[in-house]
Amino acid sequence: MVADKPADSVNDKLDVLKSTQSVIKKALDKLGYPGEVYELMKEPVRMMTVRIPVRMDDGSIKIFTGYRAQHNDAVGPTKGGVRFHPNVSEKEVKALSIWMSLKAGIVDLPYGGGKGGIVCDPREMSFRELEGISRGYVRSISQIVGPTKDIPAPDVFTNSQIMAWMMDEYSRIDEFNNPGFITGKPIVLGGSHGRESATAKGVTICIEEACKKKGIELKGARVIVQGFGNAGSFLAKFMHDKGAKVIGISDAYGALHDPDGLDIDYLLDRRDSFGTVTNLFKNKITNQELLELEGDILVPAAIENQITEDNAYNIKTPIVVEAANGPTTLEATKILSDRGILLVPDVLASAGGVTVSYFEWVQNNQGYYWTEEEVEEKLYKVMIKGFNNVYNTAQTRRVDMRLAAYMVGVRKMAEASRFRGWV
Ligand SMILES: NC(=O)C1=CN([C@@H]2O[C@H](COP(=O)(O)OP(=O)(O)OC[C@H]3O[C@@H](n4cnc5c(N)ncnc54)[C@H](O)[C@@H]3O)[C@@H](O)[C@H]2O)C=CC1
Ligand SMILES: O=C(O)CCC(=O)C(=O)O
Repeated sequence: MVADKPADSVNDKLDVLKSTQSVIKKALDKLGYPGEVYELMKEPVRMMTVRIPVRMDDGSIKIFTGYRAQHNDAVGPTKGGVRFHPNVSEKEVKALSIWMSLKAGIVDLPYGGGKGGIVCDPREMSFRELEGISRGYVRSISQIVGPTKDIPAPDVFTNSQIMAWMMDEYSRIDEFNNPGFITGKPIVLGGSHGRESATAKGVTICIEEACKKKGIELKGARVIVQGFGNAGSFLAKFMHDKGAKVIGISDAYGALHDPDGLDIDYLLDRRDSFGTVTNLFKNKITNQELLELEGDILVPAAIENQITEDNAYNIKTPIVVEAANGPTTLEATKILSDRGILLVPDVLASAGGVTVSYFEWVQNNQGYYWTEEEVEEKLYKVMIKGFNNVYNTAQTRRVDMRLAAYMVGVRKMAEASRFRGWV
């Protein structure tokens, strides 16, 4: 029995749903909510598993598994991205939907959290097959989604083209042109200016604020970014344009390092639509080596469980800002906090994406569209307010930034659930 224990506890530490539940519990306890509020919030209120048949290019039919989780719809419709990735699982989608609820609470949007995913590898699928799986997913979940129920958006390995197919499929089912069904669309289909770069813009604002708190000048600071997709590549560009030195970037196949600063414009020009660029270079380091580089700001912008208790002592930057969802385990969060590293958690740092998605939905609903400057100005105000709320909560309640973010994030949803008489 004793021999089994370490293996279980290792798995538990990487179980994103379990670890999220444990922080939600702590946050609700700190805020004084009774146990039934946690019972409601520890799982999504609705979870749908679907099987999606797709005719492949070779004529065969392949069945894919997909999920849509709706965490809590007390505040308003649920909202969150759809991920296409071979490692998508029911537990991951549930955790991602909880994180969306927390983000909506932190930046005060009239939403609860939702999230979806399909177990597939879009890097190995043709354009035609991708269209088939995207449309099939929408047909399968159409009864529980919609502009006033649950509004999808892009996430890992999905993009504006996939959102366009999904919107078109929903509009056919609904017999109505319905741009507010989904966000992250191409501009010509009702997408918002600034959505594509919104996640990275929000992360940039958090980095600027974190630098002020740590007394670090962003100009000239050494920045390391893991992941070179939507979040990571725009972020590298914004950092470069602000005069920081981006000394490391990575994708799923390796990492590039140059202590004098990488040529970000060149890398952006050469990356493919899945955020892959390191395959063009011979001189590479690993993703683990990248995370342990000497620098000032580290931004994990790829996948979960990258900073764990195995490497947290080796992180050499005074600031870590999580653009990805769930990149740091709870044990690593404690190690980083104890070491005095300022960790800006995912549910705050990456909330710029859903904020501009909300702006897109508002513009679709009113049929009146804003300029990029208007979007940026509004995003800035929302992110600064969210950052200050979380930072001040961490200071006054003497808790780490992650627990503070959860405390800020759960409150509105808990209150709304109580007013509705659910708990
Ligand atoms: N796109 C968005 O608006 C938002 C994204 N996020 C989060 O940001 C993270 C990245 O998402 P996107 O940039 O949208 O995805 P993306 O699909 O555009 O890019 C993903 C990047 O991560 C890399 N990657 C994949 N597996 C990896 C691995 N095992 N090790 C290292 N790198 C790996 C890919 O090569 C690619 O460069 C995810 O955690 C996502 O949930 C959070 C908020 C909003
Ligand atoms: O834009 C959205 O609605 C959701 C973005 C998302 O999936 C995320 O923040 O993780």
